[in-house]
Amino acid sequence: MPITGENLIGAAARRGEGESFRAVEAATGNSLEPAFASATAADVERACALAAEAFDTYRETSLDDRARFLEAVADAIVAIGDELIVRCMAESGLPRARLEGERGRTVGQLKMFAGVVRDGGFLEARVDPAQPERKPLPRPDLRLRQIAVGPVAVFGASNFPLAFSVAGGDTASALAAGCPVVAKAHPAHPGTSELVGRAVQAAVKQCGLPEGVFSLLMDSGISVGQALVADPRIAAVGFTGSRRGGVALMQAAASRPVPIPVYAEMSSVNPVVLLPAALEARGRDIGRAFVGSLTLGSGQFCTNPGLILAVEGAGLDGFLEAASAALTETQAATMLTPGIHKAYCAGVAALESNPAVTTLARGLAGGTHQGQAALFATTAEAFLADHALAEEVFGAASLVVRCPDLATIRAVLERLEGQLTAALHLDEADHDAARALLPVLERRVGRILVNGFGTGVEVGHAMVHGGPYPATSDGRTTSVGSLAIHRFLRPVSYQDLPASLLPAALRDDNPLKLWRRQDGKLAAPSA
Ligand SMILES: NC(=O)C1=CN([C@@H]2O[C@H](COP(=O)(O)OP(=O)(O)OC[C@H]3O[C@@H](n4cnc5c(N)ncnc54)[C@H](OP(=O)(O)O)[C@@H]3O)[C@@H](O)[C@H]2O)C=CC1
Ligand SMILES: O=C(O)CCC(=O)C(=O)O
Repeated sequence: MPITGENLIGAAARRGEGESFRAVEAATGNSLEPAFASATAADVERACALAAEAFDTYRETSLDDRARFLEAVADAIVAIGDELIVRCMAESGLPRARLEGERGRTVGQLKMFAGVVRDGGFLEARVDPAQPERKPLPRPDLRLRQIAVGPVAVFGASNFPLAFSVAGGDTASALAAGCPVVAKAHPAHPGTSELVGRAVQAAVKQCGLPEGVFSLLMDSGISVGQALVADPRIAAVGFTGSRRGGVALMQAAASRPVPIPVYAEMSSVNPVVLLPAALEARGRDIGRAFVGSLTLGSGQFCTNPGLILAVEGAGLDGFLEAASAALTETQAATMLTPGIHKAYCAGVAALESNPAVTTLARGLAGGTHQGQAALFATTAEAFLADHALAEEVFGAASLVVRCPDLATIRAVLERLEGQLTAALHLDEADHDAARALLPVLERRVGRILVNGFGTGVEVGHAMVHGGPYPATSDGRTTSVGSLAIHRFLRPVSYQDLPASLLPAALRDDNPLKLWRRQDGKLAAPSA
């Protein structure tokens, strides 16, 4: 499939008339063919108009048709073949095995949402039948279902060019909910974005859906994204990226005449707590495993373990020795963009020059665009006194905070901002200490895990990839897993509607065979 550099607006492919830009080969910094042209205000207008036009038809597609569409998107992505992987490797600098795995995750995610749609449980159908004889007042007939919120703007993330990008989790969950999507390609991987966008476009056509169900807009700057969020037809936003970008979009969305929700997944340092018995028993093993997680994907995961908390002692010394030894042998790895590499180097330099911070180890030095891993240590006292030490350094850098006792670990956790994940390393003898920390962790994070690290998010029904601000803009949701669909739904009640006007999900004969809450009790569909 040739990459043309065009915007995909409904069924059309149109060359933008905005600023021209090229993808950059991550490993070399060289420009790649072809030239892309940024979308104009008229392109944004057209994509949003088509999305609004498609909305009422698309949101009422049968559950089976919508599920088949999601499966068709998945199949079309697979059908691109190796060209997708090769282009994505060049643009992102990520290795083949990682991207093949990520493609599998993207396709699996679309298929999971197809299953969620077929199941129909997300409609949360409720029926409170009328009670005309009720005293002192009769009860009306009340029925409730969830409907799609409207067209959704999706911002592809730089660090997961497939699973969190054009047809990633935000797009899959929005389409599953019944929302058309207008995606803004990340300029770090425009070619990958176009290939995936064309696959989605082809699936829309193959399934006979209105063309406005999906559009993809290119831009090397922020004007297209700003215009999208401001467009009155856009009803919600999905974003993964920097805190600065996410907060800017939250502000843009809040200052509209009609404000809309922004579901932004932003920064997180993902504290890892090493409890004493576990450290003593296997501190060295944990140290080696930690370096594996820290340096995965050159550390460019929002779930990267950026902060280690432990009580000082022989166990922590063993952990640090093993971690430092492993880190020293770690190859530098290409980072996603020159900008991300520069930000990483600046973050590492700030830690190196902080008098309260010790550099424990550096990985092997690499080329111009490669990130060199780094491990630092500080004291709890210094950490608590300097807010900057709690900030994310995006890349393979982590800070160990030496604590005098468990109470100090708890105090440090209390001071942290909202996080995506927290990990506890524990043995049986640590259970009381862990129990004491759980209430703090529940308040601070979206996912608590034991004897592991947060990198590698499972796409499932019980996953929360979210957390209190600033990990995300709205800690009540998740951007991974089937619960993500709820970001793009809202409840509607139908009071005393004649049977012939009721949506199928709420009719007495329950033609969709849904589990429904009937007068407050969950009821199975009759056979
Ligand atoms: N926590 C996480 O998961 C991640 C964090 N990051 C952090 O983000 C930094 C930069 O990486 P990057 O991926 O470029 O993330 P950004 O947040 O800068 O960009 C993400 C997307 O949002 C757009 N955008 C950014 N700011 C605005 C704005 N004010 N208005 C409208 N659109 C906007 C960008 O457009 P454009 O690029 O065209 O300007 C891009 O499409 C990294 O160094 C890292 O610190 C990055 C990836 C994931
Ligand atoms: O760890 C993962 O699998 C996903 C991480 C993530 O969401 C991100 O880095 O943006």
